[in-house]
Amino acid sequence: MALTGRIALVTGGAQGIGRAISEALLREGAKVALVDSNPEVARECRGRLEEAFGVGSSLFFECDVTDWAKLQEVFRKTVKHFGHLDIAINNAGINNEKDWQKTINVNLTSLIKGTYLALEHMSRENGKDGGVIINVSSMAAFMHSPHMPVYTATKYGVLGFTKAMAEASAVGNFGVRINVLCPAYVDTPLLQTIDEEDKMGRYFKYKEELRQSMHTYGILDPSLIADGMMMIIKDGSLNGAVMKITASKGIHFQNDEPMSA
Ligand SMILES: NC(=O)C1=CN([C@@H]2O[C@H](COP(=O)(O)OP(=O)(O)OC[C@H]3O[C@@H](n4cnc5c(N)ncnc54)[C@H](O)[C@@H]3O)[C@@H](O)[C@H]2O)C=CC1
Ligand SMILES: CCCCCC(=O)/C=C/[C@H]1C=CC(=O)[C@@H]1CCCCCCC(=O)O
Repeated sequence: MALTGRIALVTGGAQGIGRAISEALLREGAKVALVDSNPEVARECRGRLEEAFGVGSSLFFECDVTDWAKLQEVFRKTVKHFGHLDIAINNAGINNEKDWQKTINVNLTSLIKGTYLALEHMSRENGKDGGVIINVSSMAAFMHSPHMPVYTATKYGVLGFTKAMAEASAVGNFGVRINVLCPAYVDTPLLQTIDEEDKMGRYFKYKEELRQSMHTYGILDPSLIADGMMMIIKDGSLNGAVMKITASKGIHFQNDEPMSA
């Protein structure tokens, strides 16, 4: 998919991985709707992006993805403003083992809603022109951590949901490629949560073990994750792909065992 004039929506787009992919998309000539719940972060990001890529290349929506009505409105306003939607990246995510139900609501429930909203505006089922969806899971879906069990559960859920939806899209001829991306540790403010007891809850006492895990496995630059996302967006053959990004192997794919008869 060439990107000039393509329209993308990125949740959690104002910081970290979401900001990295938003900038990469803008550099390639796409237009981006950034959805984020943090007004301060979004304000700083908006200033930088408009300075670099011009006013009008991006839209900013202050929206908590758990607010279903607001998220519906954001998708609707994006399509109304730009005319269509080609790319949706369900990236917003948190790590909060204390308020673990919020973690499920943000990382999994809202991602499911974001996927369905993207299909509403992209799927041939609805007379639209197709597109690509990227859902962000984690290597925690393959190498679970005893220090963040609910975060891990949400990322397992994202992996399974996305693989199933990709197959549904193929069977239903949605015309929408649906893929999942699983990074290892990435150098973003999310990693600071290991030092916050109000986020780690009962697992706060294990923060040194987590820090050791980061040292062992390495910490990736957000730009590498954006590179992986751009590969998925540009390779029209990818549907149901599970992209892993680690320090040891870089960008690579999970090779699924063939389904047993
Ligand atoms: N940083 C890491 O080591 C890894 C992160 N991931 C995943 O990548 C995704 C992005 O994470 P990072 O960029 O690292 O985090 P981050 O915390 O740096 O950025 C996340 C952005 O999402 C926004 N956000 C959070 N909750 C939101 C909500 N309810 N509604 C709207 N926006 C919301 C935040 O305001 C922030 O701008 C998450 O799904 C995370 O689980 C996956 C593997 C590793
Ligand atoms: C601290 C909160 C942010 C968590 C970000 C995240 O998704 C972390 C995932 C890690 C949790 C347990 C793990 O083991 C995950 C990292 C695994 C890295 C695996 C790298 C393997 C390799 O390099 O071959």
